[in-house]
Amino acid sequence: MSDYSSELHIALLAVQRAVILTKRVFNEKAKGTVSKDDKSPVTIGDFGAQALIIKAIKHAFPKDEVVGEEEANTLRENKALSNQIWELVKGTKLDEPSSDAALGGELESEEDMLKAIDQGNSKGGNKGRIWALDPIDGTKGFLRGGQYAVCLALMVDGQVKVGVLGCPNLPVDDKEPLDAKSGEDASDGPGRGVLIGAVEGQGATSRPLGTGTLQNPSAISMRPIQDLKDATFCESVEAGHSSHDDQAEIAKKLGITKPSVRMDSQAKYASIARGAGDVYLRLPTSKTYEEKIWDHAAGDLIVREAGGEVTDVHGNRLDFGVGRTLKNNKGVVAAPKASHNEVVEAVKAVLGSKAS
Ligand SMILES: Nc1ncnc2c1ncn2[C@@H]1O[C@H](COP(=O)(O)O)[C@@H](OP(=O)(O)O)[C@H]1O
Ligand SMILES: [Mg+2]
Repeated sequence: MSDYSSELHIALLAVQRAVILTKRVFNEKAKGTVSKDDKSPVTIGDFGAQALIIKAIKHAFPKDEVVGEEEANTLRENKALSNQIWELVKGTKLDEPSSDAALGGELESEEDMLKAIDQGNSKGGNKGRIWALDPIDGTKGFLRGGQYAVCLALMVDGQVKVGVLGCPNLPVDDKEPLDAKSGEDASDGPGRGVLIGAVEGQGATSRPLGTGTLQNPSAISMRPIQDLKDATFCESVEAGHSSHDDQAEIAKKLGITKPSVRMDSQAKYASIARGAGDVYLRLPTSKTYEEKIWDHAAGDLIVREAGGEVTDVHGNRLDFGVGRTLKNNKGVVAAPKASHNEVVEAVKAVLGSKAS
């Protein structure tokens, strides 16, 4: 039986390398939005980070498939854009040569970069080894200088076995509690950048996000919470991704008085897993939207390995084995194990028939 140590190692390094690129994109103000769709913007960093991570996975585990958020069609139709991304990608490497070599080194050409992006086209499913990749989760947060995450998870036969979240704008300090400002502009703040990882059955860890050899990990766990009325709740910044009104009603039902913490991306999962917050709610805003597996796979395992439970709004575990989306689930409820049931009951009472 695999202990997934080499998968975790490669995933941590690949995410670290991709963050070098996303930070460059941000700092060089090359973050221009690519897609016309204002609701789900895509930046040049999304494409570049996806290429770098898929290159690393295919080098280390050639037979594995990848479900990646992006595809290269737009770039094949827009040579100038493709070239702009290649100029950023080609110089991006870890500053420690043996770590970079473990990821297969640099992509060799612009065409290789496009091919790597397109290798994220797996249909998903419940057979074999499939990685779920979100190169920049929380693109809107990224563009604002707020929270975003580079997210990578390995699923085997539909079960998440390894999860990694690179959160460049979260504090290094696991115990720095969230407050109303945690989701706001935090780019280039001192003491920021954390890399969270988990392997099924082996717990979750955090370490400072570096640029070369991996730094030493510390075990993380959710905060023991005696009474839910003292809980800190996290939710999306975007009301279109999760209903703020329903969330406020649920918080009230549980006696919570603290305002919710709004932040983009799976930084919410990372934050509750290390005890900086307690509960993450994602409440459906439409009957038709299907959550994407790359928005949840890593966070789901990390929270469960840190002593939490993660389900949908009906209390069912998230089913990652049914394709590129979580079509069997609605919304997300993540909370410490001992309180999870109480939160789900409050969610059910408030959503009632709205969640079916
Ligand atoms: N109507 C909707 N409901 C829920 N999630 C949505 C949504 N439209 C887009 N999203 C997803 O929400 C993600 C961001 O989550 P959050 O709100 O927690 O920051 C987006 O990821 P990207 O930023 O990678 O596109 C996108 O996949
Ligand atoms: Mg995403």
